[in-house]
Amino acid sequence: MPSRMTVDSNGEKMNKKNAWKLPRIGQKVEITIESVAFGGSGIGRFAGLVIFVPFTVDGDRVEIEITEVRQSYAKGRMCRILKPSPFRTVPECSLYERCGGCQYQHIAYTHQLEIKKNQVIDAFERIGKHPAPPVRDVIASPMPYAYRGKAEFHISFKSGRLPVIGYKEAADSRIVPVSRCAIVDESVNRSLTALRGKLNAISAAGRRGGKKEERVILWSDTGKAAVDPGVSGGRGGLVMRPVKEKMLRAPFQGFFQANSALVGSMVDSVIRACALTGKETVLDAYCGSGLFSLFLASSARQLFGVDADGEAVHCAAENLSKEGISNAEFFAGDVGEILRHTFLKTQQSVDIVVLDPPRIGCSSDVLEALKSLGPARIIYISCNPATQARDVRRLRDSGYILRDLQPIDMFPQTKHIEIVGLLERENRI
Ligand SMILES: C[S@@+](CC[C@H](N)C(=O)[O-])C[C@H]1O[C@@H](n2cnc3c(N)ncnc32)[C@H](O)[C@@H]1O
Repeated sequence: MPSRMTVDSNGEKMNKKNAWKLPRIGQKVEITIESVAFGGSGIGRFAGLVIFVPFTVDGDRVEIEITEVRQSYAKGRMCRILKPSPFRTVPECSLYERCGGCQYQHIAYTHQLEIKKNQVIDAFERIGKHPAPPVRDVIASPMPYAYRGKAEFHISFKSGRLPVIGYKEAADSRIVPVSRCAIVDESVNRSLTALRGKLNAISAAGRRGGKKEERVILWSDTGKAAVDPGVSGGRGGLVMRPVKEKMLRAPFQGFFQANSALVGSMVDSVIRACALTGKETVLDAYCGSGLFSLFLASSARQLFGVDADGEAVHCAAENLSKEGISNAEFFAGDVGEILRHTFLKTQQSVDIVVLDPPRIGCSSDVLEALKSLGPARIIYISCNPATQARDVRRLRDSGYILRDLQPIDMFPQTKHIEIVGLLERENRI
């Protein structure tokens, strides 16, 4: 008796008996993209298996080649678009799909925002186990291109050749030569041209010794670099960054929020979530150069800041004292250790914690210490919804309610998304 034929969600004809059969590497198949996963790849299905395909978007009908097969999913490379999604647009950059910097230039900007909102909802439902998480619409970047105030380029030196300056390729770790980047401020592109000229001149004169590969940070000149440490950006240099009519100093090699056009809105979201009345003690954990501290301290009774980067902490203290703020104290060190050895040991009470950890999120000891500290509110800022959802789940288990998630599109054209989350301690309600 012939086995029954069936049709999968994409209209693929498949033999029920063989439906479990995994596709082969190198096999070409046609699929329809249903959504875009966090990380940037489009998701389609073939024979019931989820397939991730970079540089596609929901609504695309594409021919793909299978590049990797696992038990529960496969990966593919797009060969051709059979029917384009209505959400497709023309990328601005000629290096798009080759350069590893951007993943969404082929997607209309308003749809990028919808995709990112859905990714935050998905992360909090799946990883955070939060039914119907309170996710707001994404705050758009006023500039979908030319928004980055800082970029890090790679330089490779090979004897007898001109140096190559660019970003890493999407597919491997080779450097794609970049002459102009569409997402950085134009002044960064001008600095890139100047840097290339400088390096070519050094190379023509016969560069001796030195590393084969280097990284260089270029900042936009909106804030005018106070000290330019030169091509390699030696430690000790400072950069000045304007935010909401104030000027902050930050270490040249250190962290500063990348989207110059949106950083003010991000600070406003944090101010709103803190809702300070002037009576609170605030802890700005992972404070960097004191961006949030600067705008919160004057509305708080007292503010403490903690960061592992000693140079950033030094900048934070200077940024606040320059504004005449005297109710702030900063600590250089690991957040978990300082919470345990300084705050919990001395029974220093804290009403509000602003938590802005790196992409990996908070360690268990930080979450444990927060449970003991018991602030009434935690404002958790993150550029990674997966680790944020994981940590928020633990905070909810410790008695916090997730009140609000405000995504902010600090990184248009890329897979990244920033989120300001607000949690309140349950017994306050
Ligand atoms: C995402 S940045 C946030 C900086 C700051 N809130 C801002 O908006 O400019 C994360 C910061 O965490 C700091 N950091 C990373 N790991 C740390 C740790 N274990 N303890 C303290 N600070 C840490 C980094 O130095 C960096 O300044």
